[in-house]
Amino acid sequence: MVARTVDLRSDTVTKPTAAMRAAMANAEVDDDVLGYDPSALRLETEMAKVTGKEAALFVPSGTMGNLISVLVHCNIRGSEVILGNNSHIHIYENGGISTIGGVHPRTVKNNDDGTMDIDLIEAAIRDPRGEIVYPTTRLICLENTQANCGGRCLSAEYTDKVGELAKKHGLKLHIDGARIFNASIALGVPVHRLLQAADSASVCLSKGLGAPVGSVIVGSKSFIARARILRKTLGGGMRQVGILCAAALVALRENVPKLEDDHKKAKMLAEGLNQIKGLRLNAAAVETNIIFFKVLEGAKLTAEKLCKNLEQHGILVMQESPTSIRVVIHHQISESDVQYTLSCFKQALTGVKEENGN
Ligand SMILES: Cc1ncc(COP(=O)(O)O)c(C=O)c1O
Ligand SMILES: C[C@@H](O)[C@H](N)C(=O)O
Repeated sequence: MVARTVDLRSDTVTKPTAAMRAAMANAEVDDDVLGYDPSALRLETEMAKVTGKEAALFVPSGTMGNLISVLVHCNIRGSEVILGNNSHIHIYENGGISTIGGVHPRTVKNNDDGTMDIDLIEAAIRDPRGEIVYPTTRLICLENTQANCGGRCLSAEYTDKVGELAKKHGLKLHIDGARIFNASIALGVPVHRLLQAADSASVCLSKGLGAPVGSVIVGSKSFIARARILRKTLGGGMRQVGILCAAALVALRENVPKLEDDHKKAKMLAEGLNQIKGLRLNAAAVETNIIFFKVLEGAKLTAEKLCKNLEQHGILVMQESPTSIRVVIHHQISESDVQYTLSCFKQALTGVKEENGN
């Protein structure tokens, strides 16, 4: 039995706070499928306001939020969506847009900073004159922050340029904004400005915001009306969902201000890891709460053995490849946890036990 656990697997691992549990216990609820749950309506109104969109819809997960959004925009089978080769929709959502929606993915390489080159996006747009052989491009998807590139932030200016390109070609723009609040805090730019060019966005409540469950999709009233129907089709219509929305309202109020500290702790951890022989990372590229690093050949332990060693000391991380590991900071990780984590890494890789690794 380990004396202490520091869970760095993801920002999806947070437990509801006492305030969230109290809000859940006292939530005003009604039937949300019938459109009457007051807590869901309150959350959706708040999220529409924060994101600068006409309407919002609570959904059970970010994966369902992205799936519904893509399928509303690409409501004709054989549509094509342009998205990053390292995007969550493309890698971690079971190919749902294809298997369920009949939508064809056309990937463009994600750069290290999370962007896709605008000229490569434009080159990926199908020429309508080739319709006898080509799928029809209907949507471009961005991800902000871009998780698999290390939680990198997309600027409003870049997003605007992609939005202009979409409009030029009669396409829609969806933003997977699972961590859009992290981008907003890191850039010092309001969420609504980062989403201004988007026709829709999916915003996770259950990541850095620390709510136990759920996401919200935002867009025009007509988009959300169609999304609501598709949510029901997919089995995502829930009844007294206000119990979950009440926790999310607490998360919005209490945890957005904590994101800046998450980023500072991530930077602190990254700079500490960068000093440890056998590890390599670009600490300067750590903009938010996600850190990827390499375990170098010749290190005392392989990535797999390092993860196992850390787990024996209560440090939980995510092995991303045979030679790389990801750690994610969230509001339930303290500075003391960061120092303890660094001491465990040092001991595992150098044999030196740090005294201050309390
Ligand atoms: C960038 C991104 N988008 C979407 C999702 C999907 O969210 P969920 O796990 O709630 O389905 C995740 C991870 O959870 C994510 O990291
Ligand atoms: C792995 C992925 O699905 C999840 N969104 C995470 O970042 O932990």
